[in-house]
Amino acid sequence: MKTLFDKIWDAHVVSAVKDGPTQLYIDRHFCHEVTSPQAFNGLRARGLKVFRPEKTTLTADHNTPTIDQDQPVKDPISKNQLDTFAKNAAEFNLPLFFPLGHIKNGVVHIIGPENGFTHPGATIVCGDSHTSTHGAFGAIAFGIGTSEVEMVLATQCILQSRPKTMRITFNGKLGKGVTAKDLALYMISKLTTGGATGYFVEYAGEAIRNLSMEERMTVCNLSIEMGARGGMIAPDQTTFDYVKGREFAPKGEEWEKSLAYWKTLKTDEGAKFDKEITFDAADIQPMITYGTNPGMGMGITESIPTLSEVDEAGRISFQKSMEYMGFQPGDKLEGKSIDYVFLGSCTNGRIEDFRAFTAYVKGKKKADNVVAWLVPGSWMVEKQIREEGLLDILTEAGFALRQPGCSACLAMNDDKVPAGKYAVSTSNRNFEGRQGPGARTILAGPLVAAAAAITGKITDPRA
Ligand SMILES: CC(C)[C@H](C(=O)O)[C@@H](O)C(=O)O
Ligand code: SF4
Repeated sequence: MKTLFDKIWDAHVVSAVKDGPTQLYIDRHFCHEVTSPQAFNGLRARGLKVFRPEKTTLTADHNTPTIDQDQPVKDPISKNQLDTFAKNAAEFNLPLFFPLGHIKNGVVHIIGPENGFTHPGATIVCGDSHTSTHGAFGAIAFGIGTSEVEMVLATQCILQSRPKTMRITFNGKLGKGVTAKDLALYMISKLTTGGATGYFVEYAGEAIRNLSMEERMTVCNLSIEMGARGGMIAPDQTTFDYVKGREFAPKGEEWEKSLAYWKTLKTDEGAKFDKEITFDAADIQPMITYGTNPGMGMGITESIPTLSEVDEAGRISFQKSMEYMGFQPGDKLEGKSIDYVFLGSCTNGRIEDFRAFTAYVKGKKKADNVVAWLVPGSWMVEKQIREEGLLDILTEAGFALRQPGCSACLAMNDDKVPAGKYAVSTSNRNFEGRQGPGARTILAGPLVAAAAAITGKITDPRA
């Protein structure tokens, strides 16, 4: 009896040392401009080639501007980063390179699945913590460091020690107006940011099975924010329907063979996990964060904990985060004015997020006091937004669309929230300074973001 994780892991072991790390074969390697330069330098220094060039997909996303992408990049650091990336892709003959402006360009964890690079049963790595996103397809997907990027480029393998396994089951159904992001923020608020450290998580249960692929990606994306090595969901018809026909998905006979194998990828009845946790989906309401880590979340109608409700050991950092956010313990945040709204990132920058946001703002008007950055996760998402007529509805409601990239998720470009300003953000991290020095981030799902953009305040989208 094996778990889903065990089945995929065991199928990729090249060699194993007793009590040591395992040499694991990697099916797909994703690469972006921030964590790859030193890896390529390492290869150059040792005179090594890339072992399997067609197994690495490269896209520029972190340092990219979200306006005027057809113009030369103005910021010299970003320009250097992007030029180096292009030089490396050319020098090492990497055919799957999607630079700025390319139709396949976008945030790495968005372009992978939408182009069919991400498959069930695969091992997937990238020098990026949110690689966990790809686990939504029933893959073992995790972030790696730059020296490991070099290892994968040179050998298509990686040395890894086997993580412990955890299953998190969500019974029942999500309420109306409650999104996958709310489910994930709820889970992290219960488990805390360290609650899954050392584990690889499988998500299960009725509420998970009912999620679309985009929603499953949102949940797996956030696994890392509770410390997990990765998160995964067993593939099913929803998964197969999503993958089928995508450009880099298996085709013809290869598809039939893959499908037959993918259908075996589920945890066997009675297989043991190192830890099991169960939640009831009906307990979840739209979520917001109030502090400076993703675990500091609460239902939108709830109040920030009072000092006495916080563990003594955590009080100093709790107070520090209250000062940074400009909140008081015990505050209710519903109705509080905000300044910025960011819809985007590898957490919520997919087409369904834009559909949800647009459906909410349709026929309404953006609040005058809000600056709204709507940043599609990729050019394919951007194209779809236009084709489906969403852009017309957004424009009518007073919104504009920017060009794809990580953008204000980590503000490595010009999309920085000014110090002291409040941003309701669909991204994944609310750390101090994450969206710009002094910026105050309130994490939420696309519906809460839409409601805030319309009222200029923290607003329950169900109201
Ligand atoms: C730049 C990169 C290393 C980083 C990560 O690994 O997560 C970034 O994507 C982030 O979200 O903070
Ligand atoms: S969108 Fe944000 S979380 Fe995702 S890869 Fe880019 S910076 Fe990291």
